[in-house]
Amino acid sequence: MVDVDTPPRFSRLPEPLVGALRELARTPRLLVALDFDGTLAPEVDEPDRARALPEARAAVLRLLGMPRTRVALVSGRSLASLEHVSQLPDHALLIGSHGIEIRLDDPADHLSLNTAELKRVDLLHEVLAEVADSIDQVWLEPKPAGFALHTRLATEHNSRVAHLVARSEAAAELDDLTVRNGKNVLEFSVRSTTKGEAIEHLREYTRASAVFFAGDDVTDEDGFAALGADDLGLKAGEGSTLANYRVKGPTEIARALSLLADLREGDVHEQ
Ligand SMILES: O=P(O)(O)OC[C@H]1O[C@H](O[C@H]2O[C@H](CO)[C@@H](O)[C@H](O)[C@H]2O)[C@H](O)[C@@H](O)[C@@H]1O
Repeated sequence: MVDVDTPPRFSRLPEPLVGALRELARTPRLLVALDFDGTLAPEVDEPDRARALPEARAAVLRLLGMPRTRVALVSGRSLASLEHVSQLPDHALLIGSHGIEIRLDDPADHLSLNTAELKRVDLLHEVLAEVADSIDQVWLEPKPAGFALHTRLATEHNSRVAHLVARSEAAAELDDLTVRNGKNVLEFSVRSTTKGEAIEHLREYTRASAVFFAGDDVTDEDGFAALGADDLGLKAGEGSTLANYRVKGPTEIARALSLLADLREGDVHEQ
């Protein structure tokens, strides 16, 4: 930890992270890519009610206003849900459904599933709805290319049963499904795109010289795996990770983003 003379935003963040943020802020073209739930927004029981912490939101808005700096949210949520909970201006880049849905600067870019995929989504719905309907406090969140089976409010036993049954029933009816474990959620998709591919796409699109990516969940590991030597990966919370730095949770992520905004502001105004 840094010493008492350090300004408040620098304190309580690990010193190596502060150094890495300082270095990153000097990069010519910065891409700030952020997971939403569990990273910008603390977890809540109703996904629709999740919101970024005020300090995180303020930092994101500052970064969005800076030259040579782009901000992207890279989420497992559907794009519509991500737009609803994040409420960011149009020049924020949004990636939904773990990389399947993309909203860049051209609003004409839309996800279109082919007929075979649409049929698979329908069949998947039949299978998973039956599981959700039969187990207390288990519910389905629809997405364009699949579903999230939520078990947050279910008992541990019911949650385990729901995951097992949903996995096996879905596999019996549909081959080549993408199934992802998340926090109190099991996600099924008819497409296999990952957050890693999304970050690669964003890196190319923004011509970023370095990327900051923060995430908290298992699916964010694909994003961390896509980072290189000049990038910075920041994991929120516990669990094994490929990220090179870790903080406790959304409060510290917000603090790191505020610091990055301060440092970047200084750098872009110096030039
Ligand atoms: O990639 P993310 O932005 O982290 O999205 C992952 C999933 O987030 C949402 O579910 C999670 O957050 C909910 C609200 O805090 C919580 O109730 C749930 O238990 C978590 O799994 C969202 O509903 C999913 O669609 C996202 O894939």
